[in-house]
Amino acid sequence: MADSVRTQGLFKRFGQQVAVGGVDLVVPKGSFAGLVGPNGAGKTTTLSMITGLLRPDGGLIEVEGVNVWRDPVLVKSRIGVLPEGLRLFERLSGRELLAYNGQLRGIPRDEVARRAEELLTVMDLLDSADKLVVDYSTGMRKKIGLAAALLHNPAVLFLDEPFEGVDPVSANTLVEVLRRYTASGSTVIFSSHVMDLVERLCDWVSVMSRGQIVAQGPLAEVRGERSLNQAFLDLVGAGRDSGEGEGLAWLGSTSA
Ligand SMILES: Nc1ncnc2c1ncn2[C@@H]1O[C@H](COP(=O)(O)OP(=O)(O)OP(=O)(O)O)[C@@H](O)[C@H]1O
Repeated sequence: MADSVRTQGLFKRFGQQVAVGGVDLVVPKGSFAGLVGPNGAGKTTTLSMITGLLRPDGGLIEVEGVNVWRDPVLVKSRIGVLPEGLRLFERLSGRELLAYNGQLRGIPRDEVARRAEELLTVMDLLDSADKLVVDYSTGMRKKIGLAAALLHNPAVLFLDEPFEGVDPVSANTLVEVLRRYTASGSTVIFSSHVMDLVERLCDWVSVMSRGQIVAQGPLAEVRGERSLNQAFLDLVGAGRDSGEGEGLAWLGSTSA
């Protein structure tokens, strides 16, 4: 199977802090891939570099066989991104936001209107389509952000914490849309802290810790006989304070 995303020796530092220290990330085409790791592991930094938002200090990135930093415009035409801390044009309605995105992508107006209507329906946003995005709830924002990222039918979709703050019903809708999308051969890569969700959805997992990939492959291989949560703890838990050791003796005490 060809790779949809491949990085080699990807490197980024912020001052003295090495955020991504030589990452070889591989995601085969058609995967529903999860990028997991503890806070500060380097997931967002990695995704930002792969999607052309942050210039790497070193290393190679290929998306669908195209070098991201040599041909960023071509790559951006083939990818969809739902970034962390999603910033949207707040003073547009959901429908206007999709129309605007469609025009930016050079899709004919009629086609944009048709796709927007279908996406709004599937995302259960039709009733709120003419409401300003500023008045959307967190879950609605994620859904309209995902609709905007899907509008141009990208080959690869990158999602940074897509389920954070999303209620179970909306999460289910997102999952159904993403499942349909990967079933047609497109690739999804998403970062998450929710191991159950990654275990349920993903067929491929990359585990990051301290700026490195510490495990990567088909879900069944990375997990082995354990739950993904246990595998995660085994892989990244070493050397971390479990919270059961020294310190915090005062916490919960009623005597002081
Ligand atoms: N703009 C920045 N300036 C300075 N340091 C940064 C910057 N962005 C990230 N870092 C540092 O790089 C490291 C990796 O951060 P990153 O946001 O990529 O981690 P993450 O795995 O996405 O974490 P989380 O799960 O908490 O979102 C952290 O130590 C962070 O403090």
